[in-house]
Formats: sequence, structure tokens, C-alpha cells
Amino acid sequence: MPGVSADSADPAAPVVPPAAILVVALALLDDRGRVCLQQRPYDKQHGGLWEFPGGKVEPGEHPEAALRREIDEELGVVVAQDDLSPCGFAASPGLVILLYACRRWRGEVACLEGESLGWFDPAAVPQLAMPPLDYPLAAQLQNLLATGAI
Ligand SMILES: Nc1nc2c([nH]c(=O)n2[C@H]2C[C@H](O)[C@@H](COP(=O)(O)OP(=O)(O)OP(=O)(O)O)O2)c(=O)[nH]1
Repeated sequence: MPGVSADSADPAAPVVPPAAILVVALALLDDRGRVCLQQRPYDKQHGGLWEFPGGKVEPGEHPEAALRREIDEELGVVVAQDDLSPCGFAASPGLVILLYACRRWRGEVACLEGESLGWFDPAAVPQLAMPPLDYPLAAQLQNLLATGAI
């Protein structure tokens, strides 16, 4: 089809913008079963709303590598690839969010980029003010926790 080739081997091929921004996010769970959420910086889109820590996947980056990078940048902790469990996803036009869960990390959780951090009972998360896609993500997290799958 003219004009939409995504053949990366052809340097003359037009750059095709991604159909959606891919975002990865983490439900970090402590030994009391609480989940860590952060408040988005006030100067960003959805400023002040609560979210699962994470961020955008860079071009060429594996989503799980992106998540480990974002968690180091935002919370100052290291999560191991093997400790990440796929937990759910949510999508809107132009945005796809992959949610993972993790119960182990190395280091002390700190609020490095958000306005504040909180540890919440997963059942209480839907009562928080969050971006729209976080409500279905929180529901998927609760379902998996209820079944003992994560
Ligand atoms: N991290 C995260 N982003 C979310 C959630 N829910 C939700 O709608 N988003 C949206 C908000 C933004 O449009 C996008 C993530 O962007 P971001 O600003 O956090 O990404 P980033 O950390 O890579 O930041 P930047 O370098 O682009 O400034 O996904 C969530 O639970 N966690």
C-alpha cells in the first residue's frame, strides 16, 4: 500500500507513527497485600490523579525492560524480570496500558517523580481519583488477587 510501508530495512520507507502509545505500569504489592500508587505530577496530563507507577515504552524497548527502567526512575527500586506477572491491560484510542504485578523488589520505595506515594488496600483503589483507564486496570488487579493468580 503506497505511503504506509513499515519496512524498517528500507531507509527510504516513510516513518509510520505508532497507532497507539504503549505504556507499562506496575501494581507493586507489599507483604500486607497493599498496592503502591502515586499521584501524577501536577504539571503533567492527569496531574494530581493517582496512578500505577510506570511510563511510556521507548521505541525499540521491550515493555518489561521499560517497566523496570521506569520503576527504578520513579520509585528508586529494582524489580527482577522474573518477578513481573502480567496482570491486565486497558486501551483507549491512541493509548494502550499494560499492567504488571510484582511482590518483590530491591531497595527502599521512594517518591522520586510523583507528587506523593500511597499504599492502598486494592479494594479501596476504585474510590481514588484516577485516569479513566485505571478503573478497569484496578478491577483486573482485584480479580486476579481474588483468585490467587498473583
Ligand atoms: N504510568 C502510568 N500512566 C498512566 C496510567 N494511567 C494512564 O492513563 N496513564 C497515562 C498517562 C499518560 O498519558 C501516559 C503515561 O505517560 P507518563 O507521562 O507517565 O510517561 P513517562 O513517565 O514516560 O513520562 P514522559 O517522559 O513522557 O514525561 O499514560 C497509569 O496508571 N500509570
